[in-house]
Amino acid sequence: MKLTGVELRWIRMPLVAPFRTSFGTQEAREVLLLRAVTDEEEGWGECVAMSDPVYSPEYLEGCADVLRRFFVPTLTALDRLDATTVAPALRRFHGHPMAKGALEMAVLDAELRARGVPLARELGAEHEDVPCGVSVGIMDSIDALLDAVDGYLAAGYVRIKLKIEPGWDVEPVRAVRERFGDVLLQVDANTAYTLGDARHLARLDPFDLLLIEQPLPEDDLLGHVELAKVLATPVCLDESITSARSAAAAITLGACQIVNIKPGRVGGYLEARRVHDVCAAHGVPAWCGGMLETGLGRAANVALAALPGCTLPGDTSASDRYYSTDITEPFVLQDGRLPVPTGPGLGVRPIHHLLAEVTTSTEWLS
Ligand SMILES: CSCC[C@@H](NC(=O)CCC(=O)O)C(=O)O
Ligand SMILES: [Mg+2]
Repeated sequence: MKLTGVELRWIRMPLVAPFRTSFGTQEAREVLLLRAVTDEEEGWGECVAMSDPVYSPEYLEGCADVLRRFFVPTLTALDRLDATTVAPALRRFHGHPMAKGALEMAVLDAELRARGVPLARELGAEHEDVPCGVSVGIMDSIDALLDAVDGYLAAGYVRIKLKIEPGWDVEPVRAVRERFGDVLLQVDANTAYTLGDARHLARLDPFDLLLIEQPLPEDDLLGHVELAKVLATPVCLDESITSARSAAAAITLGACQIVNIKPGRVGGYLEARRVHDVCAAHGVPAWCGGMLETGLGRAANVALAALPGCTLPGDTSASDRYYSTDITEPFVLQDGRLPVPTGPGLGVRPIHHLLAEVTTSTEWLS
């Protein structure tokens, strides 16, 4: 294929309810979408960077800038490309995995549409639907938390993930355990603790959690190694895992026993597949994480979650977990599961008038 150019499209999606984590509260999701135009097909990519660099160093306008000045011109200068040539072509540029991943995703969608191949098949998915977990934010009260969890369980979610931070950890977990019994339950700290909190975090051990996600800063691998020695609860890494190589290092060091795979964080779906393969080779359970994606990224994440090594329910929630109206056909939970898209490429496309309603600006890059 020949890449003619890329349309950047900024959209703003109001959340159905504020989503609070240890690094802040979101009321709406600003999203940067990419539409890759090639001589054969068009493809869509979703950049999962947040508006501010509070989850990882990337942020929306930084992604737009690096795409505008470096990444898109590098690819449009190529006579031919396909998805597997994107990462090598951009390798001389350090970092920016979310911007790179969004561009690769758009090229991959165009390529697979031209070939008539679903993303799930390209990645090696083995399931036609996937069990879905849900991420539950930090709430103003235990009662509010229990109401939220009750609603998600009633909706069919098979696993509950609670966001935690110092001052909101043991008590919410205890309350959910006491109210809802042996529901599959895990927590996510988004780097909010230090190794000095080890004894406090060990107070979560009696609650039989599936995992504790990213308790320490993303660059503190050795801290996670020491923490994993004193916790009974398995340690799962998210922000620390930036590539297949970093997954291999974290696993080999003993910094994690489970891996949250997020395609945007590792530079795209092809690298996410390699992270999956590293985990499978080490016998380490993996699951697909989420970044509040629209139906475009959600479609791709559900395909990833259908890989054989994704043995734990992912943060692949229904569209209405975050949005009253998605920009694609909504993903609707069926008995706690989502169907893997079967159409070519992502298998979904934005619905024009819905996309127009949330679009705040567009820019053509070539
Ligand atoms: C704004 S929070 C985004 C990162 C967070 N993601 C989730 O909690 C799941 C979000 C989702 O359901 O898409 C994580 O650290 O795992
Ligand atoms: Mg996380």
